[in-house]
Amino acid sequence: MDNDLDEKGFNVMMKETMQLVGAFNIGDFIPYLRSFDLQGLTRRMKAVGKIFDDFFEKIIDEHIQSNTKDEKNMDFVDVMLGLVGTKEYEYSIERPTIKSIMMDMLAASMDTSATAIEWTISELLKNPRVMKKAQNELEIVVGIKRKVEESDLKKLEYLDMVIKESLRLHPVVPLLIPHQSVEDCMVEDFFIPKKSRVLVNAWSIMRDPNAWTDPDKFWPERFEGSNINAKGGDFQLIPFGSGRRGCPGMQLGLIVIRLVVAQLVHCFDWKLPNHMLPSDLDMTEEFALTMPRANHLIAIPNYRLYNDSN
Ligand code: HEM
Repeated sequence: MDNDLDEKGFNVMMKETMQLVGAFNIGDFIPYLRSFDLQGLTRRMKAVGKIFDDFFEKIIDEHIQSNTKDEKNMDFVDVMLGLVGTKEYEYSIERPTIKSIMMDMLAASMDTSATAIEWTISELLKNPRVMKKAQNELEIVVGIKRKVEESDLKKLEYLDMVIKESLRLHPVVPLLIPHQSVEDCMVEDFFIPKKSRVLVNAWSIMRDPNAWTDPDKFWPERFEGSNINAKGGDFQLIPFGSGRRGCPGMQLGLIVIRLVVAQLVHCFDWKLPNHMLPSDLDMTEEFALTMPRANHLIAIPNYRLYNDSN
């Protein structure tokens, strides 16, 4: 349940986490100020850390008590618990490892995918022409008598372009995750000393007018006949980062976004509330480690698939 994590609810806690992780912390840059915690960030981080830790402890305890052995009914936590103490891997899996992976699954996987889906639907509502074209493609590929399934995704080329375009304009992790150079190196004319903290501004790269025509325009057709994909090999489109520390959940993330967006636009026609015009839809971003909408999207669905009562 939403309030199992904390009475404030899952979303509020996740937002607080993303803001804290993305905040500019003076102590990171002037280390002797760190212990004073002038901005109160460490205090807030410890409080959030404890809430998540208690929650994960409770989940692990519940799983140990239920002691599921039947493979069919085992969930993610059961599988990880089954690996505790085994010598199957070169590294050992213990309770803190399980808690960290659970945190990854909540923050790195669920929140990111949900943010990307909300931005894509927002862009589709703001651009009714694109929405119609995506719905037409779904009607041709899937029809209106059944729901779209994962196996349909590879045939939905326009949808793929829509999602690439949405990730380009609204990168979920706008500055990626801070990296650190392991050795001295040169990048073009710049000398980067060993142990420098490197921030990659993916947001600005993906709106760079030298790389993109009309960079601020939502225009999925720009990918027509182009080989550019979002998987890290084309540096002008890096919503998942690139290289060894690029996002390991990219494939899962892409499938989830494609499938959920496809189902939402295939099953429903959408309109904005209070006769709002698409051009009036507020697209303000909120900056933290991730970049969600400042205000959640509110839209009204109307079921559009065929059913017997139609
Ligand atoms: C829309 C979905 C997603 C987006 C846009 C996204 C984006 C990113 C980005 C930009 C990074 C940083 C890469 C870098 O700094 O070079 C990252 C890292 C990471 N992502 Fe994702 N991600 C998504 C979904 C997922 C999913 C589904 C999972 C797990 C199942 C996941 C797990 C991770 C992890 C563990 C890291 C840290 C990797 C490391 O530090 O080596 N992500 N993600």
